[in-house]
Amino acid sequence: MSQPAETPPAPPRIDRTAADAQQRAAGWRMDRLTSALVPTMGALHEGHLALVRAARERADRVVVSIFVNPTQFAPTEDFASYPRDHDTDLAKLAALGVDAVFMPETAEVYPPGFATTIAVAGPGEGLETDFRPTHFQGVATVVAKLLLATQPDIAIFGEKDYQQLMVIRRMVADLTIPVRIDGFATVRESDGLALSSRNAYLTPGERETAPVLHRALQTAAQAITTGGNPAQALDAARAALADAGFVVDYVELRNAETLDVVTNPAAEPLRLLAAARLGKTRLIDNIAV
Ligand SMILES: Nc1ncnc2c1ncn2[C@@H]1O[C@H](COP(=O)(O)OP(=O)(O)OP(=O)(O)O)[C@@H](O)[C@H]1O
Ligand SMILES: CC(C)(CO)[C@@H](O)C(=O)[O-]
Ligand code: BAL
Repeated sequence: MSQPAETPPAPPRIDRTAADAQQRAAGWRMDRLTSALVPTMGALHEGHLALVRAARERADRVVVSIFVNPTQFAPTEDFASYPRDHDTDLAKLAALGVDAVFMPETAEVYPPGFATTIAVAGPGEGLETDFRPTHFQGVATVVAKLLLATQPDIAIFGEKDYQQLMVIRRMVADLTIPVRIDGFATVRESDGLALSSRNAYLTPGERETAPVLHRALQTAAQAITTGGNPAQALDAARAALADAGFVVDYVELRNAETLDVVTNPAAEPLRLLAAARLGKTRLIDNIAV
């Protein structure tokens, strides 16, 4: 006998204004339902979908935000060409049973006269900031706005953007925003390349080279954990990347919790972080040591 067809999940509710998202959040609160937010810039891939599945397990309701945030891009960066495919994104989210999507226009997030910026020092200094000086100000400001609009109990961020995760944790603690921030392990291709919307920019030849970034970090981590000199391990990773054709922005060893420069590698939690460019594509990656 044939099984009755499963009813597909209802399409998510779409909110385009903060007021609508806040009204939806108030309804869930009245019904004593917890919610988890997954903030994204769209062009959704399996990394994002893993975050959404984790959100599903951790709360009664799941909300995803899709907003390509202009203030985190420098004028020379790829804001205009950043991949956008809302129909495909919404179909993927509907298939996962996402309850609500917050998809504001730029003018809703940044109305005329907008004049507030959140700047996070500490983990927001150095590494990415040396190459994208205003990036985390844009990220922190928009994430604060996304949290205020969607009002989740939990927000989930990928460890692929490790410094971003630390910046958000710091901001939420400092501003006493009532939300739990969860990190989620980096989802990788079978050859180790971290999934990223920007991987779509890689030419076939660059795509073959790209996993060298993760391999260089693994080799350096292995050298450090087996008692090798950290400075030499970092130099070797930089050289391996340059040999493969990358232009290296940084390969650094940092305290995994504060992102401070490491003073006592034997006694601190360690994280290796790197950013490097292949042609016009800038890749970032990081691993625990
Ligand atoms: N491979 C991945 N594994 C785990 N989380 C990820 C991965 N890629 C992205 N994320 C997370 O998804 C969220 C949204 O990221 P975003 O929309 O910027 O995607 P992205 O692929 O990182 O894009 P970009 O190419 O701009 O870095 C962030 O919390 C990010 O860390
Ligand atoms: C957190 C975020 C959605 C803020 O625009 C973005 O930086 C991202 O996608 O990682
Ligand atoms: N995933 C971080 C978004 C950015 O690079 O702007």
